[in-house]
Formats: sequence, structure tokens, C-alpha cells
Amino acid sequence: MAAGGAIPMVDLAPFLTGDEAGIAHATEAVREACQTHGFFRAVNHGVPAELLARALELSAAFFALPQEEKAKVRPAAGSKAALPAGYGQQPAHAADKSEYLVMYDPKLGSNVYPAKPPGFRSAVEECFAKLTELGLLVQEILNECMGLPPGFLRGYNDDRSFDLMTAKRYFPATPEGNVGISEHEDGNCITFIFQDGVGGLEVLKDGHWIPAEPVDGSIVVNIGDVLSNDKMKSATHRLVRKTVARYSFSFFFSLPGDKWVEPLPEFTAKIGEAPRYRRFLYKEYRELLVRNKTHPPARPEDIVRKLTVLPTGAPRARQVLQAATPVLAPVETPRHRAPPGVDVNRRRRAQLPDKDMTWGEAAEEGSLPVVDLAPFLTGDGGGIARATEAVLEASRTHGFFRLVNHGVPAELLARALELSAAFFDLPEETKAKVRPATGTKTPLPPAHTADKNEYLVAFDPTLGFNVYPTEPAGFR
Ligand SMILES: O=C(O)CCC(=O)C(=O)O
Ligand SMILES: [Fe+2]
Repeated sequence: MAAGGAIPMVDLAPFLTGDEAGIAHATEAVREACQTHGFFRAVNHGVPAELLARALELSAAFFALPQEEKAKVRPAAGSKAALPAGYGQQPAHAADKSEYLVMYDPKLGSNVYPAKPPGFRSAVEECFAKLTELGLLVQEILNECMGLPPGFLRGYNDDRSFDLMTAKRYFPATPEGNVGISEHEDGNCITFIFQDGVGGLEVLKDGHWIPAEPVDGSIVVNIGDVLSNDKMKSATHRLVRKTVARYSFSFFFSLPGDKWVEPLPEFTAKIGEAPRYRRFLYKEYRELLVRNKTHPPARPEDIVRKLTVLPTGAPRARQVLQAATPVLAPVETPRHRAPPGVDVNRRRRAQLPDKDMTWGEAAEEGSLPVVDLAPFLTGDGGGIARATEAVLEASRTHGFFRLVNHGVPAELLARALELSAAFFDLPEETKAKVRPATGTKTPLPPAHTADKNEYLVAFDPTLGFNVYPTEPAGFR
């Protein structure tokens, strides 16, 4: 292992030769590296050094092609993936400055490949296959390091369709900046990085940035951990651009997208420790991390990095504060009546305290503030100021308010409610005909959800993908 703070080096040869003593020694080295750095550098990892060098050379040749040529490797039209397979560049306002080619498991058939340079496609496909094997091996090692039952992680992480590989070119640093990738933690299971000789990858340890200096033929391994409840370290790292372009590949050995991920009982309940992360649906978490990069928020402090960390003191303090805040009386508003002859809520009218009351009047008697938007429709300046103040007050005190004179005809609201009731009263078979377009990924809510309702969903009709009931007439 390397001395001082440097990234530890682990020789994986014993796993390939089956040397038992060597395996125990290397496993110990991985355990130590994961606890201290969250990173290590693997040598004798089974991915031929010649392949790594060839893939890097060919990626440099690809990125050197004219922009029009690279743009041909565009992601499939209509791809909804947060990070679609194909060529991409960071948006101009992103802190990160790189261009990249994304690929998934070739077996999924979703990749788009550059036609040039020749041999690039087969090199990246070979890399993907070899790095998948390495991912499976390192996962076994981590299983042992974490003291989990043999084969546990293999069974837990049994879906390889979320694995992805990126080839990247980081642009040379400029006087304006040298950020290649801003500091972050990887949200996947294990990341493998191989790089050219330029350097710039840095790992945060005890408040210091440690360079992961390039070593020919080696692969940098980084664990992205949630499962061990921080027993293993998911280290913060970044890429600092140098004066020349840098080429690297990252292979993200992932977790199953459809799995709810959380710290394992071995690191929480079974040892009496509270989970530090809340459960999350893995694909949603990953989409969020990807969007940080592809659609970065204008303010860096708005980047959500650890969605999953359970709240500590702050949110609890806020809840206490909210509970202690007296609920203020509803804002003073004039009385409102629905337009003559219109009964907005005939079906629920029986619930009104006084049958001659309007819902606006009833609201005033209850606790929800009522805001009259009429001044915005008539352009009455004084009224606008008062209504604005009422919105502000209601937003502070309740977070809810009732709008009246809002410009949506009361008759329309009443009609829509009446017709929806008629729709939901139809026999089950008739309603089932309004089924979502085939191929839609959104499932109906399962019977075991707490919410008990049925619904009809509509999007903007101009998008053209709504499905409408044919009955009752006039509902559409
Ligand atoms: O290119 C590298 O060396 C680092 C890449 C990285 O950290 C990432 O893609 O998450
Ligand atoms: Fe990373």
C-alpha cells in the first residue's frame, strides 16, 4: 500500500490466480482503503493494459473529430433517459467542462456508436464487458469486507441494466477556470476510472485534496456507498483541469434502478444503529445526480448531493418552530357570493353549516383565508395591493388559501365536477377502456397503497397524448 495520504494501491492478482493467502491479504487492503479513503488503485485487475491504452487512444481520436461528425452520434430521438447513450457536452453554464460519450450494456441495444475511428466501437464494448467482470469481482470483495453472508451483494445487486460507461475529454484549463468536475460523491455502487497521463483527479481526505496520480495500467476504484451506513466511505472527489486536455473513462457499476435502497440491517437494526440514509428508489436518486450535471441549477448551493441523508437537527428544529407559531386569524376579506343562479358545489351543499351560505362565506367562518382576485381582473390598483398582501399573509400563516373571483367560471367548475361524478359512476369495464396508451411506464397504484381513490389524468391537450372517456357526453 502507498505511504502517507496517497491513494492506496491494491494488487488483485491473487483473485485471478486463486492464491488463498494473497486473497486474504488483498481483501484486508481493500477493507482498509474503503474505510480510510473510499478510493483505491487496482493493479492486476484482469482488464488488459493494452485494452485500456487502446480505448483511451481511440477516444482521443473520436473527440478530435469535427463537431458535426461527433454530433452525428446523437442520442436516439425521443430518448427520455436522464443521460441518454451517445455524445454530449456539458451545458455552457455548467461548472463542469467536458464532452463525453455515454454507453450502456451493449446487450440492451440502446447504444449509439461513432462510426469513426475504426475499432472504437469494439474497444468500448470490450471495456464494458471486462469492467463488468471486474465490478462483479470487486463486489464479491466488498461483500467479504462488509462481513455480509456469502453472495449477498450478488443477489441484491442482480440487475446490470443500470451500469453505464462514459468516455470523457476534459477541456484544457483556461484563465477563467479549471473545474473539470466539481466536487461530488458518486451515487452508484462501485466506480472504475482509467485515465491518460495528465492527472487532475483529486480525492478529499481529512480536509485535504489528495491527487490520484495516473499510474499506467492501473484502474482507480471508488465506492459509492449507502448500504453500509457509512462504514465504508463514499469519498468526495473532483477533477481539476490541467493546461492540456485529459481523457478518461468511468465505468459505473450500478444498483438496480427499481430497488428501494437503504442501509442494510447488518449496519443498522442488527447493531443498534440508526440509519443515516433514508430509503430511495435508486433510479430516482440517480436521475437527480445526473440532472445536477446535465441541467445544473443556477446557484451551486442548490445542487442536491445527498438527497438520502436523513435530516439531523435542523429540520426537527423547524418543526418545533412551526408548531409553536400561533395560527393567525384568517385575513379580512369582503364577503363573496357565487354569480346569481350558479351553485358551485351542489353535490356537497348539504355539508354547509347554513344552506343559504356560499362556500366563500363558509370558508371565512372556518380557518382558511379567502383571497378575492377580482381586482386583478378589473385592474383596481388599491384592491390589487390588498389582495397581494392577503396572499402573502395566507402563505405565511396557512400555506393554503381559497381563491374567489379567479376568472375560472363557477359554472365550469360545477359542470366538470358533475360530469366527473357521472364518469366515475360508470361500470368498471367502461372506465377501463380509457386505459393509458400501451407502452406507458406509469403503473396504476397497487392495491396496498394507503391512498384509496380512482382518477383520470390529463395533460395539456395540445400535446396530443391524452386518452378521453367517450361518456358522459360533454366531459371531454
Ligand atoms: O474522469 C475522472 O477521472 C473522474 C470522473 C468522475 O468522478 C465521475 O465521472 O463521476
Ligand atoms: Fe465521480
